[in-house]
Amino acid sequence: MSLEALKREAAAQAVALVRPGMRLGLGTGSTAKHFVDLLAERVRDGLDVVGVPTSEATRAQAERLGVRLTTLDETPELDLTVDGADEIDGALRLIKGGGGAHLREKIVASASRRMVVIADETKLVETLGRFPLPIEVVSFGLGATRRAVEAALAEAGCAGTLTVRERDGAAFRTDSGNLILDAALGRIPDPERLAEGLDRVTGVVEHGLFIGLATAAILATSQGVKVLGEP
Ligand SMILES: O=C[C@H](O)[C@H](O)[C@H](O)COP(=O)(O)O
Repeated sequence: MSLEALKREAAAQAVALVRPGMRLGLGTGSTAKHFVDLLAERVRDGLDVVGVPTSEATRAQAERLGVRLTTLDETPELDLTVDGADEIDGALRLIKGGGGAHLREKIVASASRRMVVIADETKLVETLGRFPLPIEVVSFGLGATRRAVEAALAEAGCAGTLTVRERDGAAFRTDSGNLILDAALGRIPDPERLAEGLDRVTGVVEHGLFIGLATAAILATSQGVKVLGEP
């Protein structure tokens, strides 16, 4: 099975969790895109749900496919968020933000009773950190914020380099207009400690460590679907 087929399989399993009337968080990325596609098929068949998109890309996709949307201002509590991840460990801790959407994704997941992660098997790791950790920062004071982030990394026992994310030769801007520092760390020995340290840095808007948010992960493998937690 191709990676794309595995992602679609995980998405299909998550769509089966959706019940009429649910208020959904709609994730971002190539795996979440399959979920929105498959959800839209059920909506066309008469399923009544409403969704909060976690990015402008997901908003555009959902609108195009006719999935009814709302905001967290109108609907501050959600039943279920389904989203992808860049890495998942056995304790359901995640790295997210490969597409730069982790700020809105974290807000939406935090407003949701359940967060189910969908992914292909390559995303499951023993130790988080092989995927560079995205850290969203405001552009004002970048040099000083960067130094404070470096200190937080060192305090949490992490070593590595920070790179300002670029796209098409220019600094990448998130949907909220901020920059991303990608921290190539190799391994994160204590994700909780690192998350707490980064939370304390003024200038950091949000980092891609999701801890205590995912309630389950649906991982599609070539041997079938593996579920972590309670979907
Ligand atoms: O910012 C992007 C999101 O956190 C994505 O959910 C994450 O990068 C996984 O994306 P994909 O399903 O494309 O691997």
